[in-house]
Amino acid sequence: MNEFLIRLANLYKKESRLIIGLMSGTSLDGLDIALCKISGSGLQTKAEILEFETLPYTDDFKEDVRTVFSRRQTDLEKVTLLNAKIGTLHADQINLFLQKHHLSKNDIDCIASHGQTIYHAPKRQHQLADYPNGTLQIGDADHIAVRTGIITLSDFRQKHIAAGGEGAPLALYGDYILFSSDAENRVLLNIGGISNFSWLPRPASMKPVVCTDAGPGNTLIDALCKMYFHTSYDSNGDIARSGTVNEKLLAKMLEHPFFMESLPKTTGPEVFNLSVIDQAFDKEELSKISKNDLLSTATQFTAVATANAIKAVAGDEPFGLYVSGGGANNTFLMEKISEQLHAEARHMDELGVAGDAKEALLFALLANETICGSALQTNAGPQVTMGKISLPE
Ligand SMILES: Nc1ncnc2c1ncn2[C@@H]1O[C@H](COP(=O)(O)OP(=O)(O)OP(=O)(O)O)[C@@H](O)[C@H]1O
Ligand SMILES: CC(=O)N[C@H]1[C@@H]2OC[C@@H](O2)[C@@H](O)[C@@H]1O[C@H](C)C(=O)O
Repeated sequence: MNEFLIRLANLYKKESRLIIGLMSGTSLDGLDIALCKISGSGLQTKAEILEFETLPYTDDFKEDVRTVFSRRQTDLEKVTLLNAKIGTLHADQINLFLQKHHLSKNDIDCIASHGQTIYHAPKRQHQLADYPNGTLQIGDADHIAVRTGIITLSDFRQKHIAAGGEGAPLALYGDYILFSSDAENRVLLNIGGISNFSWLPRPASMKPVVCTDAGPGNTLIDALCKMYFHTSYDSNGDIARSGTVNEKLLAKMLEHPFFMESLPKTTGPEVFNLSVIDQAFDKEELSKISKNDLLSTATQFTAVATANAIKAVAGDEPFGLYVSGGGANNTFLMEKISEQLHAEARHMDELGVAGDAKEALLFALLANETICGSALQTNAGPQVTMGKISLPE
């Protein structure tokens, strides 16, 4: 019998498992690699991040991926080639990571690979009656398994869709396991390219957990930075802080149909890109707004949209607000979100998990559930095991 099948079948018996979680998000900034030590499963899960790194992508690689990323029309040959190329690149980065940390492939129980989302199309968005929710992550895991010699789980989102979800946000499961608290209601907010949050009411309240995308995270901010300021992001929010919000443009942007949809819901850069600004104001009106004011308005747009979605779920209940993702470093954005919610935005690190590593950890947790044969029991979202399994041989 294939030795990896035997190993896979026995993994659930181990006291703890070493799982490498991989996340490559919508900001396309790099590959997050988290080496996680996980024991137990379900609500008995204990997880620790032993090592974490973000390996930045080269500019050439980013440009290459952008030729297909969130584009309705694209070169299908490029998609096909990138599927294999991203798989091999991620595998090579894991091999380097292992070397650097003096680990061998035999030390690792499995890899949990998110892949690179290149298109996200929930039904609400595509509105084609005969088609289901759809999402596509590439970076084939057979390449990862074969090149690293490690069992690899991947493509977690399809099962979620098959079981009635939109394929996202999957943060629900990990957030619920790790961060539910008897002491306080919690909002776990992640601000990457897109912002999403989990509402975790105190279990004693018996209220349902909710996990949803809120709308834009850094997508518009980053796009404006690239277009007008020759930088890939607004470090600490300094540029936005130097401008003034254009209230009329902001109000128009907030009329976007996504905000009228009921929760939970998902979105992506297919929707939240610079077209949101172009649709809100015509060229002449836009030409009167300074670049700094435009960035300030886009930052406030992110803050208000995110806060509105949280308010819609939390109502008048008090809660602890814990923020992760690259946007947590944008101090101006954090101030604006705190202002909107009348709640202090704390860094997720306060809960003992490095915020930058959270999403990579989430996928390691999903793989751990699948290996242990359990489907997470939350009171929201499909309750299914997720992830396809690739064997090295
Ligand atoms: N010091 C900083 N100041 C301001 N913004 C920052 C800073 N560091 C990172 N960011 C922002 O965070 C973004 C990256 O965030 P992150 O890595 O969480 O996104 P992602 O995982 O790719 O996205 P998603 O969660 O939507 O898939 C950058 O593109 C940038 O906009
Ligand atoms: C389709 C897709 O890749 N969605 C991402 C994206 O990035 C943030 C937000 O949009 C979230 O819904 C999701 O990722 C996180 C990890 C999730 O599934 O929870």
